Amino acid sequence: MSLPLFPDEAPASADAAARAAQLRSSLQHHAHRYYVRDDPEIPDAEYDRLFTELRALEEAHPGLRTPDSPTQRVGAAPVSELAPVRHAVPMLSIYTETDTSPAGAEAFDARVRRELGLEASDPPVQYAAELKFDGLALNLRYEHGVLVQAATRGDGETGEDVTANVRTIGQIPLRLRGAEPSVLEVRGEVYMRRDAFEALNERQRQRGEKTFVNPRNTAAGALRQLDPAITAQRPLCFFAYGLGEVQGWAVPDTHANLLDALAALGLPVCADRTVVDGPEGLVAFHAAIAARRDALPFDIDGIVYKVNHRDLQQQLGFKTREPRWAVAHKYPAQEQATRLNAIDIQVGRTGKLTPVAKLEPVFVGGTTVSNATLHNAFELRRKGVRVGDQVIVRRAGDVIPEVVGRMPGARAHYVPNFAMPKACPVCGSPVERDPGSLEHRCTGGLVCGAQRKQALLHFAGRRAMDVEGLGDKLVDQLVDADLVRTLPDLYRLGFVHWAALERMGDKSAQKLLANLEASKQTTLARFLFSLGIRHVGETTAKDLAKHFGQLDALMAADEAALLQVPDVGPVVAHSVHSFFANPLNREAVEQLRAVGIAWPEHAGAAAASELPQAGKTFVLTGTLPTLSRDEAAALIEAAGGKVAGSVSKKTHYVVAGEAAGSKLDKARELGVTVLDEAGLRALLSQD
Ligand SMILES: NC(=O)c1ccc[n+]([C@@H]2O[C@H](COP(=O)([O-])OP(=O)(O)OC[C@H]3O[C@@H](n4cnc5c(N)ncnc54)[C@H](O)[C@@H]3O)[C@@H](O)[C@H]2O)c1
Ligand SMILES: [Zn+2]
Repeated sequence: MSLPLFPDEAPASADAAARAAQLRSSLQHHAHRYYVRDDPEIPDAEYDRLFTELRALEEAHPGLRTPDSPTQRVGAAPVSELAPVRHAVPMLSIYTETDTSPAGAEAFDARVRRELGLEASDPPVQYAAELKFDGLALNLRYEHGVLVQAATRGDGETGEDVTANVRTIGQIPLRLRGAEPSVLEVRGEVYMRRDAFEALNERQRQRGEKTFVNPRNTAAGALRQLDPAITAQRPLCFFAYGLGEVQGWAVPDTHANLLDALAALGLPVCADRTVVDGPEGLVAFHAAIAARRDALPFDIDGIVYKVNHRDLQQQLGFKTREPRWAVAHKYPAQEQATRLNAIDIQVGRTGKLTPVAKLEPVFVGGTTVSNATLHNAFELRRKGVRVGDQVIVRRAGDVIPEVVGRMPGARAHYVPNFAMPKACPVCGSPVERDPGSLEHRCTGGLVCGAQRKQALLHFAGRRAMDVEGLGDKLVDQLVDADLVRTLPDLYRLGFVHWAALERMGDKSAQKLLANLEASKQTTLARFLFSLGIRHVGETTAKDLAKHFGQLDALMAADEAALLQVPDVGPVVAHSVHSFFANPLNREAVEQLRAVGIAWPEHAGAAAASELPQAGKTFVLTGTLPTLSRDEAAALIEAAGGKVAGSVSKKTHYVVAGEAAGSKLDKARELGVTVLDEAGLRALLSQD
């Protein structure tokens, strides 16, 4: 242990020394994960708690302070393959005000006034306030107006050369507008907008690939790539907020004027900023931005207050790690750690099953969160999250809170991996997953309470049963009041029920009843479409109706029989089959028929499979003596056969007439039976 710096200071207890050492080593580990690997293991709020504890410990016992303490240093020395850049003017951090209440601004003002030696009677100090963007610091070096180098902050003394990557960021000018100072270093923050981040993660999710934790680390990772082509694929943005080395340029007298000047040079500067006199204005700005924080298109973690006048800034000067004239006044963190108590399944309007984390309530992003999405079973597994774990919850903007990972540390006991249920927790129908899809869904479309509103709206739609006047508002009321549980219930409601609904007069109730009555006369295709069977759109419904002709025949079909329908592939066949295999769905269909829904039925093309030439393929070539090509084709089709355009191994017969060409040669080559017109007639007259 080092000797106390101040002889009259009480020596720190062994406990305090051990704790300080522990905090230092833990903070060093996490700083490396965060600054060097862009892959933190713990939320910032957790890091800040450890940091604040160490800072307080060192303030109480200055003897515990070591030069390599994280409280004395900025960031971390880069160890990447990017070339090192020595900063002409060090890139510092900002002191974070521990008091997150509005009083934080007053504490800063009091400190500034004290350090400037101001009396209570002196006028208020002027401050510039701006957003604290949650990205990473960047130094842009312009020489004679041209961007010559871009560097990260690194440990403040030495950063990394990211010039090639920065050139791909459209917002950063390669040449300044209207000025060519010999050296102008502009400092600012590189960040990723929230919508771009969400879109990137959604793409990763669709592909079943690892998702990114937050925009800040994604931006940092993207900027520090060795291959600028990768950076170019990540939409990065930039806001300027300060200066590094300057030669040959008159630095404006206030911070606010500096920002205006940077904007005039063509650099992006955030419009949300203000200049105020005294701490009250800072408090008001902090509150006004807090109210808009969720609506901003990018993450911020607080507000930065800066003494506005440059001469006062110079008078205040710097500490080891930060200027004395600026402070960060933070907002509640957007990521927090908490315990995962259970995993529930939520069934959405479209039948999608989403695992939802039931959390020990935690204050994050400004509200108390006790539920957060885990997206899907695959993502859950990849994140390695299990019940009982300490997990990291993120809530930023209007995006629903999500679990982004688990905290480091081993589990005390074995906990099994979460498994998706086999039956829907709402209706008990089987749960399925389409091949190639990452989503589990409930197959009980018609009978699933969670999907009821969606199913009703679809059923009543213009292209389905076409029940005029049955829209969103009515469906909400019907389902919320539990008047309609299944589709047939819709036809069982009487005048009194309809007339009692909100915004329904007697007249409209009568009209709706008449519309329901009229909807009963329909076609099989419309009826099939209205059932909302997954993957059965209007066209497929028509194909199915045409092929089977009768609903009973369709309901009895197995997947092989369904595959016979033109344009029906395995996914549709499977979906139709499992829909009708569900007894609850069959029951609903029976009841719909029982309330009087009807359509004309016919024998259906499927009946053709009983015909003698079913499954046989014919190719016609040349001119037949008496039959035209169409007549011959009609005869073949009437017998259940199919006419194809070209000869292949799958062709059963080639019917050849006068002047038959290459098709006949091909038939001989493949050994396909060749018939003349007489042979065809003889074949078709058999049965
Ligand atoms: N999760 C982890 O494991 C972990 C590890 C290390 C650090 N961290 C986080 O990183 C931060 C550490 O502090 P720090 O010193 O690196 O940065 P900081 O965020 O506390 O403050 C300094 C930085 O603020 C930025 N900034 C944004 N807007 C600004 C503006 N308008 N004016 C001036 N500067 C502005 C600059 O990049 C500057 O470098 C904390 O939030 C901490 O939680 C997290
Ligand atoms: Zn269900």
